Amino acid sequence: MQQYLDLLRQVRDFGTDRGDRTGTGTRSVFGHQMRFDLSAGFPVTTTKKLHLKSIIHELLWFLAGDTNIKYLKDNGVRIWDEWADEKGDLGPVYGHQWRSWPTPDGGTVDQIQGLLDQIRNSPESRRLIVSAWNVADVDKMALPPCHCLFQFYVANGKLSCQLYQRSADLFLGVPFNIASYSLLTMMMAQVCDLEPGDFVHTFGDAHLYHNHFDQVDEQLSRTPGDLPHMHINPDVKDLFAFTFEDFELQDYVAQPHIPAPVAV
Ligand SMILES: Nc1nc(=O)c2c([nH]1)NC[C@@H]1CN(c3ccc(C(=O)N[C@@H](CCC(=O)O)C(=O)O)cc3)CN21
Ligand SMILES: O=c1ccn([C@H]2C[C@H](O)[C@@H](COP(=O)(O)O)O2)c(=O)[nH]1
Repeated sequence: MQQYLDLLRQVRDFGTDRGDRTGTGTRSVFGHQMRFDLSAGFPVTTTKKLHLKSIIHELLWFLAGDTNIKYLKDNGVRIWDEWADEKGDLGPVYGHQWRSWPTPDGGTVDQIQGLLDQIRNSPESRRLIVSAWNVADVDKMALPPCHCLFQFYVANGKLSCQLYQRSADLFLGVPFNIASYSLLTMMMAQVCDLEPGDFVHTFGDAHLYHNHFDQVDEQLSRTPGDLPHMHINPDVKDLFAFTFEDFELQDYVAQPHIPAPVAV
């Protein structure tokens, strides 16, 4: 995770201060890329304990096409609470666009099923793309997608994934995003009989909120340890059949959690 720590340091030391929608204030850079070799261990921060349970449940919730926070709440995950309406709805966010992107004729497109079919039948395709950025729906969403487009690539029996993230809360959101897309790549690889390759993380506005600076200083003062290993139940061959119990993060030795306020 040295790439991640280097990015925190770079933005802290050389970023530009800007106002932002939430009124908190940020320091940012525009445009950056990181690459994680998924065979080198599972990319989670060892300099701050991550709540992997929230990350796994959120990913399963996206894949189920769900956009109401009830499932998350039932599983003790609170990360979307601030954005939901009184019924728990978030509007047509990630799950909706991934699994049932609306078409002009009243139908829907299941982009994830389409992606699985393409990876299996046409692995050299350069069109292995999922987009959550539905221009016609953006104004109906509680929050327009931050991780808005991703593409897969198959070579030498390995599956790689690149994400374009338009807006990135480096201290709170990004460790979640790295772990989530790394896990998605591993799950996709398993059900397509491929090995996991790289997760490439490309950023637009990569920012540190001004009220996260002390936490960043604390994290950067710590020495990183070895990456843990993600064990996935090898019997699952259907992407939509994974459950929380199918994942086990082994040998995760992390320094204590560092709490930080989320900008709403
Ligand atoms: N400002 C902001 N940052 C984000 O990262 C973010 C949003 N807004 N809005 C929508 C989603 C929700 N996501 C979130 C929201 C909160 C945490 C958070 O508070 N994380 C805590 C622990 C929370 C837990 O798992 O219980 C952390 O310390 O990582 C993380 C991601 C990512 N997104
Ligand atoms: O997965 C996510 C979701 C959200 N974020 C962050 C990035 C920004 O700090 C806010 C979104 O605010 P906008 O004004 O819509 O850009 O949420 C993230 O890092 N990762």
